[in-house]
Amino acid sequence: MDVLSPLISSSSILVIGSGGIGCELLKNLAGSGFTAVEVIDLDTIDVSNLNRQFLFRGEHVGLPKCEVACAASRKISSTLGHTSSSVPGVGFYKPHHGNVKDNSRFSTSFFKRFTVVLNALDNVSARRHVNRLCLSADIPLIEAGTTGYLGQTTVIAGKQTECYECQPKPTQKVYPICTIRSTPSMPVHCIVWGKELYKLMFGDATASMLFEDTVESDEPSTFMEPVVDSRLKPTDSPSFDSIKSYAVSALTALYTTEINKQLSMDRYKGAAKVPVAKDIEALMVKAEEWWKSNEPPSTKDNGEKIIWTDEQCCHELFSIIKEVYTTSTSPPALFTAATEFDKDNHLSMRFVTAASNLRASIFSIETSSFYTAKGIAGNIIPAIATTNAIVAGLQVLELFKILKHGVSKIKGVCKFTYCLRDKTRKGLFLQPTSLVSPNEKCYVCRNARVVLSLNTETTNLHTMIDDILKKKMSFNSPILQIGCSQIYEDGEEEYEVNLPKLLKDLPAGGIKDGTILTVEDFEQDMEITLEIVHMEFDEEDENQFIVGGDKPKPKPSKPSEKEEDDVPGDDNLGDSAAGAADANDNNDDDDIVEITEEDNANSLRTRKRGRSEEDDGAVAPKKARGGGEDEEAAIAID
Ligand SMILES: Nc1ncnc2c1ncn2[C@@H]1O[C@H](COP(=O)(O)OP(=O)(O)OP(=O)(O)O)[C@@H](O)[C@H]1O
Ligand SMILES: [Zn+2]
Repeated sequence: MDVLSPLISSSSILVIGSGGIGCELLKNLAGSGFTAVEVIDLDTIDVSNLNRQFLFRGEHVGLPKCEVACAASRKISSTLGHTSSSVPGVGFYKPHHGNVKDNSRFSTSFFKRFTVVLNALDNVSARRHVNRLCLSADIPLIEAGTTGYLGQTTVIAGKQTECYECQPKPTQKVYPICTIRSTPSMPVHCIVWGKELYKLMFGDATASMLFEDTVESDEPSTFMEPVVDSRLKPTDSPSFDSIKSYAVSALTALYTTEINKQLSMDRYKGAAKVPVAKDIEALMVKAEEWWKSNEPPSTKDNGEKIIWTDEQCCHELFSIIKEVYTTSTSPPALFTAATEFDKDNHLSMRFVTAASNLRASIFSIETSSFYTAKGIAGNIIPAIATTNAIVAGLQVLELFKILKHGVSKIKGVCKFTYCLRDKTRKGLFLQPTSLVSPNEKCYVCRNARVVLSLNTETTNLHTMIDDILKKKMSFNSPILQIGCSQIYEDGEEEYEVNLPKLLKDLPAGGIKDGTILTVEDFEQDMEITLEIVHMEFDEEDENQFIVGGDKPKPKPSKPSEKEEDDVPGDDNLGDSAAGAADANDNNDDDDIVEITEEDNANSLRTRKRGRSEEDDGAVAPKKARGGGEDEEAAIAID
């Protein structure tokens, strides 16, 4: 520690995220004597954080996490006799309540004030952004993530090691629309449907994948008129009877008429289990009895782990519809994009549990308790405090190595360490492996040219900017140039006229097969070259573009028609591109419905292995990476 003490005093540390890992990390930093520490976090403290984010107490609920975490860290630090920062210009556990992507506050020059950045984040999108800023500021980044019992810690140093985006990220689970809309076979399919129904009933209906344009569609579903067109006006303070009449007709359309229509069309001929429509009126009789006797069924509080009956689901759905139309505050803004499903919003989760269970029961699919449904809907893998503590401890050990040996030695001395659930052959739970060199094909750290394949005749600039450049490639504020002509700059009104245009019709010759584009983002200090390949996709293809990889070979002709009720175990987006990573925040895609992967541990490395639906998203260590398996008996500091 003697060698380290002066190095600790002269170092400035930026911690991003003060949740599960962040609290552990800050406690370690304060206890180790670091004083020049600043913390960014956008969130406020929730009751559910208290079991593991131990710097927070009940009285802190609702306060910004970073402020409370910094105050607690200052207290720990003061027990070691520290009362201020030892590095001029850097705060003494100074909180920054905000989004790390907010460039007006956290630009490259903000990052440059720090010796090392430590990530304690929970999503890929923010991690990518920090990766880019650290590369731009030329500061080492110590990454960490956990998923239940599994965790990983690694160090990223521009030019020496792989960056966070050198390898593609694991794909999200994607479910074909037809599975969700017509042929569910697993609880998750019904839960995804329930989330989409929530949007259709209370949010921006057109954004729901259950939405159909009744004028344009040849054969619209029977529920559009009763569910969407007949939505009540909350401002009219609808009566109990009108709410009931809306609820009965909407639910009847969804659970009776539409199912019977599909049955009459022989849609389920040959299916192992033919769906059986519900009799909503009959189910409502029981619901009404409960209201009249003022004896609600135990669907709340201690009922979270029980499975609701059809009658209870129906009662719940009607109660929620009534609540939505009669309570001005929940949800906040009816019929707008703001009314999004949120697993932590009790009302929307009750809705999804009830709606999905009624549907599951129709298709003879196992029904779920509120608790289980919440887990599936939010794809929650319970956080394990011990794993957070272990990876945060490893992060600080890596930090010590960097301070002791210097940034130039990172690749040689630092490790990528897996925290495992089962012992390795040598009986270890922690498995360190060597850091590997950057992937030469990485467009983020190696500036490699990226091939983008898409249909230039049917895709417009808006889709390219939003779905590809922002969501898929994580640009914050892209500027697009064809040759020397600028055709788009984020936030600049003069380029908005280009947004609805098809790529081929854009100025400067348009974007066509072979066009070379430059994409620049000053906020991330990135500039890449995109090589366009015109490619036609099938309408039902889950993805209408491919980012990265080599130039695609022509598509083989399509095999026999895909079975309608084909259930994919784990579809992927076909993204094998080096340096291309999946956007984990694009769960509003028009064509596909995605369950956002819990992207902590598995976000650091891609594993090519068979996964089943039961997989918890955890990753097993790769046997051979770079120099091969490199199992050590201990995590040494030097
Ligand atoms: N873009 C971002 N900018 C700043 N902070 C972020 C950003 N994205 C995530 N965070 C923060 O990273 C922390 C991650 O911590 P953690 O995984 O424990 O999340 P949590 O939301 O507290 O827990 P859980 O997801 O289990 O409820 C959170 O406090 C979150 O606010
Ligand atoms: Zn890279």
